[in-house]
Amino acid sequence: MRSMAGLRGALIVLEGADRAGKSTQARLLVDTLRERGHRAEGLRFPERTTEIGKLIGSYLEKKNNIEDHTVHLLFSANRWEQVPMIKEKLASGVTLVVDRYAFSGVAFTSSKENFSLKWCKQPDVGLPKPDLILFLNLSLEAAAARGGFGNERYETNDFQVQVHKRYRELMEDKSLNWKLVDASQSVDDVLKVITELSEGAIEEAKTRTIGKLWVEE
Ligand SMILES: Nc1ncnc2c1ncn2[C@@H]1O[C@H](COP(=O)(O)OP(=O)(O)OP(=O)(O)O)[C@@H](O)[C@H]1O
Ligand SMILES: Cc1cn([C@H]2C[C@H](O)[C@@H](COP(=O)(O)O)O2)c(=O)[nH]c1=O
Repeated sequence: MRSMAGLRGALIVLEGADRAGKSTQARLLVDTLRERGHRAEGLRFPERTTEIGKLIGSYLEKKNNIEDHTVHLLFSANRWEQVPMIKEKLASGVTLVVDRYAFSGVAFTSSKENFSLKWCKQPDVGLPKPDLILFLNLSLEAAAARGGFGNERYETNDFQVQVHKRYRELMEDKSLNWKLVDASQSVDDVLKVITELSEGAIEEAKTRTIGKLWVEE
């Protein structure tokens, strides 16, 4: 996809286990990039306001139960429904900072029994490929010290241990631009690191077309 002005924005994703600081950093990164003159906007998944997103929201709040394969496909559909908007924004030169993406989908579902990484990736194959994936790395102990888990589904120690392992496997994919960030630093120090990495990705994105996730180029 070529941008209308010839210069597209970058797709920057924040990933990591619960309490790693993704939402805090996503918000601050958008503000900082704007202060530095970039056009930047935030986005988060699940996007709980759409019809599909409302179903997912109730599921996470344990107000309904949805069969495991089905909910995995709903999380993916919740991303696909935003793809026209994502492509439009990137093409018009806006950088998108995304709080969770397909990697959360795969890491969380494949932490359930009898779900392979391969099966979990399939519904998201072909999504816009991120220019940069910032993995906020924090131990479970440090995450617990930030207030512990809430009451949503998946917020248990054993499940999060499994999620960490799955992320590690996903990060072995060298066709993606993963950057491991030490999330145990202060909010300001993490922000400094990710701002620098993001500005690099924004520069590189200007000269490249957007790729397709998990599709060989
Ligand atoms: N670098 C940091 N040092 C200390 N506390 C932090 C840091 N970053 C975020 N926090 C605090 O940790 C808590 C979780 O932060 P945040 O909601 O940004 O994480 P998250 O990764 O989006 O979490 P979740 O995935 O569970 O929604 C908040 O109380 C936040 O203020
Ligand atoms: C995108 C996505 C998310 N999840 C899980 C991960 C978290 O437990 C929740 C979202 O919580 P947040 O506080 O709103 O970040 O949903 C998932 O299982 N599959 C996905 O695709």
